[in-house]
Amino acid sequence: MDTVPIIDVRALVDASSSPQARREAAARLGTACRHTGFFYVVGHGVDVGLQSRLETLARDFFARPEAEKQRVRMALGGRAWRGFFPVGGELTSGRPDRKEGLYFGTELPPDDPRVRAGTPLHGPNLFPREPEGLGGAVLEYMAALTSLGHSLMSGIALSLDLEADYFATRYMADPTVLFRIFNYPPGPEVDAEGLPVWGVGEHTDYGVLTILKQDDAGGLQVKTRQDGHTRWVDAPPVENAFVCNIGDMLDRMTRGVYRSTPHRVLNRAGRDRLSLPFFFDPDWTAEVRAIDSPALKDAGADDHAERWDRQSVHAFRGTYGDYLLGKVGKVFPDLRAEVQ
Ligand SMILES: O=C(O)CCC(=O)C(=O)O
Ligand SMILES: [Fe+2]
Repeated sequence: MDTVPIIDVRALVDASSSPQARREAAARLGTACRHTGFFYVVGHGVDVGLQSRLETLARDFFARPEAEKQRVRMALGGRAWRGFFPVGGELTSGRPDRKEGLYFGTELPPDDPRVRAGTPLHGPNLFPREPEGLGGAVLEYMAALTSLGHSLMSGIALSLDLEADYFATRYMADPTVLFRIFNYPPGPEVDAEGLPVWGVGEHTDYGVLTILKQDDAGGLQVKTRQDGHTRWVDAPPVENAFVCNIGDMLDRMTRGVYRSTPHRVLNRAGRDRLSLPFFFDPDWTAEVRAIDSPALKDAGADDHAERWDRQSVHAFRGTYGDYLLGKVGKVFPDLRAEVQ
């Protein structure tokens, strides 16, 4: 499987579709999850007007002077882990990525019990004042993608011979939603020492499902595996399609049958690249366990020796919140003290 498949998920999104149509769409998702771990979705129903409004507002924000962007810097977001970080401010495997970004999450008021208790990564968003309307568009988009996330998870459940609401009831009644907007500026492909400068270095995502909107610049690459050989393939932009990939928690739940697939970004377009990953993850307090299903009888081996971070997603004990916090300090060393 050397390309990333395109899957029409209309039947999973549309409440009036037949059980047969749902099963067919689910089976396609299942095949993609077993092979590439990456797939495009079309027929997703997310309003095109909302998408382009958000994209225009995001471009407007990143084009502003650094000092203005710094008014919503992450240090001001505190434990909630929200706001702006400049180019080079985020690390992958200890090396700075060539990207800048805005971090958002579920909007919680200061009197929410979790916020009052000082739970890391919970709180209000840190929206820029300008351009006007960016915060509203982000909230609308997160709501639309949360709904799409539930539809896709119903398909993934069906693909594993589980009831459609398996994930919604056990793990994602109150999902951890992290939403980011990244801008990848252009620049030389290698540094002074001849080492590649990645937009994002090789990694897997932490949670269950990532739904990514990318602009037309391209540059996303996916590591595929066939007959024991690995190969990097492009996941180029596809008109009004989202790129989805499974994260470490689904890998863990399926005992490696649905693998979290490594990916990276290299912006070769000669201009800015905008991307908007939406991470649809388990409840903060959920303990993520292996699924008991005949569909998973041929479990994969623990692959930690081959993984980009040499970490096992299967050996970990604790809640999803614990898992995520262990990662935050690695990608934003300055924030470690803040969230732990
Ligand atoms: O920007 C992209 O295309 C991918 C971003 C990504 O992999 C991530 O944020 O986890
Ligand atoms: Fe990623």
